[in-house]
Amino acid sequence: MAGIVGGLGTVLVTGAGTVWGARSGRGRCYGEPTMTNTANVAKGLEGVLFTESKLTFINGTEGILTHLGIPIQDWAEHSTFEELSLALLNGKLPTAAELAAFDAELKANRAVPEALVEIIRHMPRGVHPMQALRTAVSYLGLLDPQAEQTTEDARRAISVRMIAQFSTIIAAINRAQEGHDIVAPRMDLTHAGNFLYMLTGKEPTEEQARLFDIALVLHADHGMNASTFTAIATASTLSDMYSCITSAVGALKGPLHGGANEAVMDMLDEVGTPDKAEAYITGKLDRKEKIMGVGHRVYKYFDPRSRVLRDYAEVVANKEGKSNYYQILETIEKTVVDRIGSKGIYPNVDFYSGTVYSDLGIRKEYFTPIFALARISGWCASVIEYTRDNRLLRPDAVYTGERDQKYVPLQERQ
Ligand SMILES: CC(=O)SCCNC(=O)CCNC(=O)[C@H](O)C(C)(C)COP(=O)(O)OP(=O)(O)OC[C@H]1O[C@@H](n2cnc3c(N)ncnc32)[C@H](O)[C@@H]1OP(=O)(O)O
Ligand SMILES: O=C([O-])CC(=O)C(=O)O
Repeated sequence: MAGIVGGLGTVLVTGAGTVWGARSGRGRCYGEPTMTNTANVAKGLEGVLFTESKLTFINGTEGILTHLGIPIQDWAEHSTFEELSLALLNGKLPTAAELAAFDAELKANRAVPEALVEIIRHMPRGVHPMQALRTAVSYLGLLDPQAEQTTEDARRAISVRMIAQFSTIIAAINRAQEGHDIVAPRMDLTHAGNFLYMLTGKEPTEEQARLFDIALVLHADHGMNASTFTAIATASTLSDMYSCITSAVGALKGPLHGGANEAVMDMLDEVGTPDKAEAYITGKLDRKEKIMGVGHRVYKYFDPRSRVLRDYAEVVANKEGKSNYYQILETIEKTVVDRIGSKGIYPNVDFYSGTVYSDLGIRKEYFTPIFALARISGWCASVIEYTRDNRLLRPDAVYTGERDQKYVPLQERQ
């Protein structure tokens, strides 16, 4: 594969650090200190190919996303989160028997150890659920006797448990933080339906469960996004699954990545009413401030997932009378596309997801944990795929600091 920098050996990521002995892929030599200039820096690793993957394809100019070659729209319309998760883990569409066995395996693993439930019950009130999730995943690793095993079979078994248990953990965090009893999982509901049940204590309608399932499908994987890359970077040191996923949760949490869905809702609350949306956005753009839920490193056109989510948000809005949120988003989308669409800034997946969750009665602090609930499948599948032909990830930086300095004793320093 031309252009792939295995292990990120020669990619310079930023303008600080030392470049001694540059490498050019496998089989390169070490030698004299290498002088490099900042023109070689791939800031943000934009466009850098560091591995091969058979899972997800994205064409950012045309707004195309496929998993295993199948368009995201088809996954959303015809599939389920359970099926896509298995397909990503196996790298192929499952048979009916394989899917039924996987579904049974997920259900059998829904319950989390009581020791973790106790930890969740005693977490400080008012923490962000992503902080709580990060701690819970790490703690789950302490309770898993298989945690330290890094064979492909072990990574896969742990993945199935984590895919099943993220749902229980996130719902339990919500219940505990709200001072309610924690709801045990039910085995007769789908993954999506059971999550909504554990979150609210009420069985969702079939329509609600299906809508939520579609949202999970849309978020399950997305190539080498920041959190998947983080999981892979951790895995590349041959670290364990719980460490990979704990670091991925931390990366997803930030507002430039998964945290943007909650930030969009903050923005909608700040705008207040649809008539104020255009002036609000224009003001922000004039002040060179970023608008949350728009723009993407890869998509320079509409993120196809945002189109699917917008369509569902619109169906709900038309049925129940257009919500304030939906109307504000419509105006923001139009204003952004008119003003900066020419720069390739369009709505991303985080733009409409919050309205869908909010229509399902979910609080905004849970939007990013729900992203994690879905992305756990992509993280696990990507770690397993990468570690099959592992190479330590270790990029480089152009050194822009001083050279040939003398150590000045502390007492002589000015
Ligand atoms: C699930 C996900 O992770 S999807 C992304 C979720 N994140 C967000 O929604 C946060 C808002 N968006 C952003 O901050 C960015 O678009 C990112 C971080 C997603 C991608 O950023 P990058 O690829 O690094 O683009 P970068 O920040 O360099 O921006 C390029 C140009 O577009 C502009 N731009 C990018 N995003 C936005 C935005 N959201 N609002 C306004 N302008 C923007 C920048 O100001 C810059 O303009 P300039 O060239 O005139 O200086
Ligand atoms: O791919 C990215 O950079 C971010 C994204 O949309 C995702 O992770 O779903």
